[in-house]
Amino acid sequence: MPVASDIEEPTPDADAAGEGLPINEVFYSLQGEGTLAGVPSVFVRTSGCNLRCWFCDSYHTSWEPTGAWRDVDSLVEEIRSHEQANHVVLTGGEPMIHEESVELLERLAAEGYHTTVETNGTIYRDAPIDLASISPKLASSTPTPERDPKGDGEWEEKHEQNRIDMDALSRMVDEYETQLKFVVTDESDLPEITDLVDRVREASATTVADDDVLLMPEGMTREQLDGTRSEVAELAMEYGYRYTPRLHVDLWNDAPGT
Ligand SMILES: C[S@@+](CC[C@H](N)C(=O)[O-])C[C@H]1O[C@@H](n2cnc3c(N)ncnc32)[C@H](O)[C@@H]1O
Ligand SMILES: Nc1nc2[nH]cc(C(=O)O)c2c(=O)[nH]1
Ligand code: SF4
Ligand SMILES: [Mg+2]
Repeated sequence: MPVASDIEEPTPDADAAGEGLPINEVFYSLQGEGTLAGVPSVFVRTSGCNLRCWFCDSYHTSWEPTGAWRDVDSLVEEIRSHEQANHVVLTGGEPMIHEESVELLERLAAEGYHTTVETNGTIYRDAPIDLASISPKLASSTPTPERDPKGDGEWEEKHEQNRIDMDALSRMVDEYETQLKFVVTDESDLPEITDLVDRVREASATTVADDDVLLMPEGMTREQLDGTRSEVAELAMEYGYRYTPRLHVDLWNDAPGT
């Protein structure tokens, strides 16, 4: 499984890498996805990713990583300023490419916060995580030349090679309370999902219940979700998996900081 030394991903201003974490945004919202949908939460979005999904709704953390280096103290202080929140969601980009994510999670655990980490499941780190919200990436996420939002498919091979790491994925499932949250583009994704869930079950010592498997419609705007959510809801019923809305998109569309 990848370890920190294998990770040579660009972060914003990689040459000027500073102390702490490259942060794209910090905001207070309702958790929009998964089993905790609706829970008031502070979101900390790191910049930089080891994958490049063509549909990434956080373009400025993956395809064009931007942000500012922030030390953990200042992040904790800003999180505390949202006095109503007991939940913190660490997301990205891919938060697990950054070693300092562990320190942030340790500080938050010490202060009694519930922490969710939104991750693509390719990098395991030992950290106090209350919910590992893993979104393994399917073949339909690969940035082929026709779907590449930026170039001409330069990331296709690397994305395809790195999108599943069964050791990292099964270790995460064994060590943390997890949900497996798949972005579904259409019904052709389902055979790959059932196969992947079977492989995770074989590789891990933990029971993965069908309702820990979540189908989430692809779409970063309400209009795009209008084209996917009904079909994905029907697929969840057909396969016995859980459906998750994208509540934040339903409520606020693609407004920044939501
Ligand atoms: C931007 S990612 C950051 C965390 C991590 N890199 C990951 O992919 O899980 C946050 C969540 O948004 C999902 N996501 C990204 N773009 C999406 C889209 N166009 N439609 C639906 N979900 C999307 C990801 O699968 C993930 O569950
Ligand atoms: N409200 C809201 N809920 C979310 N859950 C996961 C998100 C993410 O981008 O990781 C997200 C997000 O961007 N906004
Ligand atoms: S893994 Fe997550 S952050 Fe990275 S490109 Fe895919 S959706 Fe975006
Ligand atoms: Mg999001």
